[in-house]
Parts: sequence; C-alpha cells; structure tokens
Amino acid sequence: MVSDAHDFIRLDRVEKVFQVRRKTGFLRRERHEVRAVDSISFAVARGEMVGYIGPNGAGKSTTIKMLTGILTPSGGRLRVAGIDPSRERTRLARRIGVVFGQRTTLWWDLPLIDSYRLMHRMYRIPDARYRENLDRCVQLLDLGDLLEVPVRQLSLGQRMRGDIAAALLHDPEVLYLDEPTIGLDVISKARVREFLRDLNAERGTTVLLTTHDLQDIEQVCRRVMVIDHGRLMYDGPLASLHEVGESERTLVVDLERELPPIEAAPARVVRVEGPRQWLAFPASESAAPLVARIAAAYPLVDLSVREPDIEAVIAKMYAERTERSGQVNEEGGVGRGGQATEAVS
Ligand SMILES: Nc1ncnc2c1ncn2[C@@H]1O[C@H](COP(=O)(O)OP(=O)(O)OP(=O)(O)O)[C@@H](O)[C@H]1O
Repeated sequence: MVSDAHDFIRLDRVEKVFQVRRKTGFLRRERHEVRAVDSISFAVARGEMVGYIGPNGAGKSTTIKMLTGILTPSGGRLRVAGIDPSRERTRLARRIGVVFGQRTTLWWDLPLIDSYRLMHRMYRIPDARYRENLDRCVQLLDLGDLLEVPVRQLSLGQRMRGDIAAALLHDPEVLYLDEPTIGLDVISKARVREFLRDLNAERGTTVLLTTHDLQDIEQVCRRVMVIDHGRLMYDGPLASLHEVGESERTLVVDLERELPPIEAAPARVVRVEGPRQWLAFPASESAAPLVARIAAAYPLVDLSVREPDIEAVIAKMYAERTERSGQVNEEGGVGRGGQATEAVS
C-alpha cells in the first residue's frame, strides 16, 4: 500500500495495553493493566517536523516503539509510509532512522567509524551513497576528529552526534528522536537542533521528536502534540499551546543594586532577592522587546530567560480546562491548529 503524502505517518485509535503483575501481599501477585497509549489518532505529513511531548510515563516512548515496529499495538491501526510497522519491521527499517537519547546504537568498544562500517553492511547501503551520507554527517555534525575514537571515550554530546549520524547513513525518510538533547550542554543542543533543521530543509526528512525541553520544540518544530496518560491532549503550534496552557516564561534580571520592583507590563515581578528580580511574562510573547525595554530603563548587570517546563504547561492546561468546562466531558476529537483535543478524565 502506498501512503498519501499528507498522512505519511497515520495512527487511528491506536492503543497499547501492558499486562503487569503487582505484588499485593507476601506471596500474592495481582494482574492489572497499564493503558500506556489510549486511543490515539493523528497524521503526520511527509516532511513535517513534529514535537511529541508529555510528562514522564505519558506514553511517548511506547508510541515511538510502535512506530518502529518494536511493539505491536493492542488495538487500532497504524501505518508508516503505508507499512504496518509490527508486521513488516525489516522493510520499514530501511525507511526509518531512530535515535534514543538514553541509549546508543553504536558499538561501545569500537571506534565510531567501525560502527558506521558495520551499518553500511547491515543495511546494504550502496557504497557511493554511504560515502556521500557519511561525509555529509561528518562535516555537519563535526565528527572528523572523533571517527577513530572508541565510543565509550566520547562525551555525551559527541556520542549523541555520532548516534544521529548512524541513524542517517541509510537515508531514512523518517527520523524518530527520543530525547536527543537530554544531558547535553547549550552548545551541543544548539548544534543538534541546527542539524535537524538543515536535514529537513535539504532532504525533506520527516522528524518526530520527543523531548522534555520546550526549546527543542520551539527551535525545531512548528507543530507539537501533547500526550498525557496515554491520551492526546493537544495538537497544534507551540505558541498556541502556551496560550491554551497560559504558560509563562521567567526573566531573571540582575540589577546593579537593590531597586523597587521593575515595571514592565505585561511582565510582573514575582520574586525579589537583593538586586535580583524574577519577572513572569506570557510564554507566547517574544522576550526581545521586553528585554530591550528593561535594559533601556534599568541598570542591568545580567539577565536570562527560563522556559516553562512541560509539566507546568500541562498542569495549567488541566486546571484551565477543568475550570472552563466546569465538568469533565469524556468526548472530544483530535484538533489541529491549536486545539486542546480531549477532556480531562
Ligand atoms: N514494557 C512495559 N511493561 C509494562 N508497563 C510499561 C512498559 N513500557 C511502558 N510501560 C508503562 O507505560 C506507561 C507509558 O510509558 P512510556 O515509557 O511510554 O512513557 P514516556 O512518556 O516515554 O515516559 P518518559 O518520559 O519517562 O520516558 C508508563 O506507565 C510505563 O510504566
């Protein structure tokens, strides 16, 4: 079956239920079900870059594992490039690349280049294409000096770049990234994000990215989906998510001396400690004009912007929706364009 460009990845009411045994007494075990993914539907077009976010245990990794064919859905229908991943995992493997931030697909004791040579053979990548892709990744991910270094000696950021290159040697049409910037320093994060943007612009690679870092989404994806308790809560642009979640960023301002609270609406001072002040402002607004106004009116020494964390955005989304609806509504569909998608249960 050939997939439509508009639903290159398509999930229709996909579910994953795990049967687990829980210890309830000295010798007693009780079976119960964990509904890790609960009737999720969405489509991703070819060439889209989509963020897939949610708190710990929300069901993100389970979704990615079903999309790669590692796990079989308990219900619903799932297709990637027209392929049913769990039935045709090997055929799909040639068309997808996967990077798990917390695990490596590289051979720990071998120099980086040896892992790539093994993948060249495993995926039967034509020689010319392998060399072209390797050269490109080495250049863009700055791997030149690292190719002869055993993987266990690489820093986390270097290893992550090595893993991203490994996932791309066979020219996949889709790249799944599970927490690709976890534990990386600011410079390494920026490098990974820039590489993903370039990859998408040049090759049209479809990217599905799970992360706890909203800056990953802000800088890489136009669209974000929020999952919580296995259910799709939101599907739309990040800016609208901030509006739905009424989330706020924090500007931390160091002044030359102690001063009365800074006046810079719509930002408001939420904390003062000596010459340091914390100002909250809507996350959907740009920080630049606010910073310029404060810099012009106050004796600044330093400032930084703190992003809201995903848990806080989702908690606010819950609170706001429960308050607005007054009651819990079990129905609700998957909406694009900044829609909260279903009620809180
Ligand atoms: N193999 C498994 N057996 C039983 N339960 C599982 C299994 N894998 C995941 N779960 C459960 O399913 C739920 C979703 O887990 P999942 O790993 O998909 O979440 P996640 O959103 O990726 O979380 P995190 O951000 O912490 O990685 C959790 O309650 C988890 O404990």
